[in-house]
Amino acid sequence: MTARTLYDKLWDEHVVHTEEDGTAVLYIDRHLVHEVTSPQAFEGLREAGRTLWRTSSVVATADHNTPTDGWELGLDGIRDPISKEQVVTLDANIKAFGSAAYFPFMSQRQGIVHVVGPENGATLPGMTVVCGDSHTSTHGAFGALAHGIGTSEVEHVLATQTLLAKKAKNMLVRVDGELARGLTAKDIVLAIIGRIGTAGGTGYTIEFGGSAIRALSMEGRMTVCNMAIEAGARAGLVAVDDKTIDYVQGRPFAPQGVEWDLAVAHWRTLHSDAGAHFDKVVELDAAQIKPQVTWGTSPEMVLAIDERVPDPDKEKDSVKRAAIERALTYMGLEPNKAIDDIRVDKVFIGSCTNSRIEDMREAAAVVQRVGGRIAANIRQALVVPGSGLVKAQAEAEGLDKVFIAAGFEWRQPGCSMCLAMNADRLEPGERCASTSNRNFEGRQGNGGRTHLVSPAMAAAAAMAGHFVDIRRIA
Ligand SMILES: CC(C)[C@H](C(=O)O)[C@@H](O)C(=O)O
Ligand code: SF4
Repeated sequence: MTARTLYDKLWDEHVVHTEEDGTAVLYIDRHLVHEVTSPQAFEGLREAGRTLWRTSSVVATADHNTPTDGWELGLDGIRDPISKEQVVTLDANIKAFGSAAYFPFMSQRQGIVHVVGPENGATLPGMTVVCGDSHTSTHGAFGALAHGIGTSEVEHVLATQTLLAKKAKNMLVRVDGELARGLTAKDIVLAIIGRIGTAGGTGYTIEFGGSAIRALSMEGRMTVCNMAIEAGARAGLVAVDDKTIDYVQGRPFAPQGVEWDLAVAHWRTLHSDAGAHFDKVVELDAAQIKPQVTWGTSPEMVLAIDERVPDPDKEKDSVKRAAIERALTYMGLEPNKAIDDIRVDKVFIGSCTNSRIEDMREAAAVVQRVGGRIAANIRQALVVPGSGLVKAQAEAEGLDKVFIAAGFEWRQPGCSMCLAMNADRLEPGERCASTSNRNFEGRQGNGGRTHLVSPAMAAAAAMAGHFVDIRRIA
């Protein structure tokens, strides 16, 4: 048999039918649902008089619109009427159509859908996983074929358990070697995007491999796959190994007993075969990666902490020069400014990229190591765990106390300041060190300025008031 990539295997296992033009009908194992992209899909089902094809595939939660404080007010705490309606509508739809699990607003296991899925074992190796959300790529960390879909596709999957899809090409991003102290998965993925650009992965499914990826925890692998979409690839993948299987074992949705043994035997095959063909291979040396900070309005506008903001006058390509000028103006930055000279107003530690327990630990460790309180120029420093379970675990470890003692706000789970869909946002002109994944204009609030960094770098920026080289602290 010809050698196949992990992506080839996952694809082959789920294709129900392929048309002559290559359009395939793909069977979907897990459908994650949140309140923003599901209302019209359920409405479509209602209008057509349809029910769910397989209720047991649906796992739902509310995350984008939910407030991260004031929970004692209940639904009244959601001030924006459209946000509130989406949360209430999800409740009604899940009640009417059913699901395998629903973690509603304020329930103990509520959280960001991409944190909730894996931690409940709803995301398993070998699955096809979809959600009406571009960061569904996160789940590829488990050796699952996972990608975002649009609202009309959400309806299609709810009704038929299948999706029309065309196979992407195979790309391997291999990161070998050892990271410097204090560096994390976030630095790896930002460095990858800095190298290949936000269109570098367009048309591909990216498998992340190499010793530096192997060395990452499942949390770290999720951080990397989360941002595959920011590199243009709808899906990212990491091969299954012992860490994957250990992480999954014992979670509520994980198989048990004989089924577990059978599943593990299958999961052990979920890696690319030796000699499998990749259409494109990119290699990075982990030892060369430095702490990463984005300076502009696209994730590919990223530099190392010891570099300087670009000077448009040095750019010969007029299109690129214009893009740099525009980004610098929006970001309120002077050309050639040293990255570690950039002062921030707010700090956000959270989002589906970096709100898992390991992220909380890394940030808290930096706060403890530096000691004292957040810098005087920091107007607000938010720590937002990705789920109620992450929050409970962090509190059991006393991390909340570390943050609060230093002047951070310890919030309830949700998407929070990752995007301006709830009360957590930047005011015009405010500058934020953020552990999220997008730094587009207005992403964290109209006129807000986002610098994407790792949790450790964000915590260090909160303590210093400006970006600092985490290697000096770690
Ligand atoms: C609201 C949702 C559709 C969107 C996405 O698809 O990613 C959001 O989660 C984001 O991160 O921009
Ligand atoms: S945390 Fe941010 S990136 Fe993730 S799903 Fe929510 S809004 Fe999208």
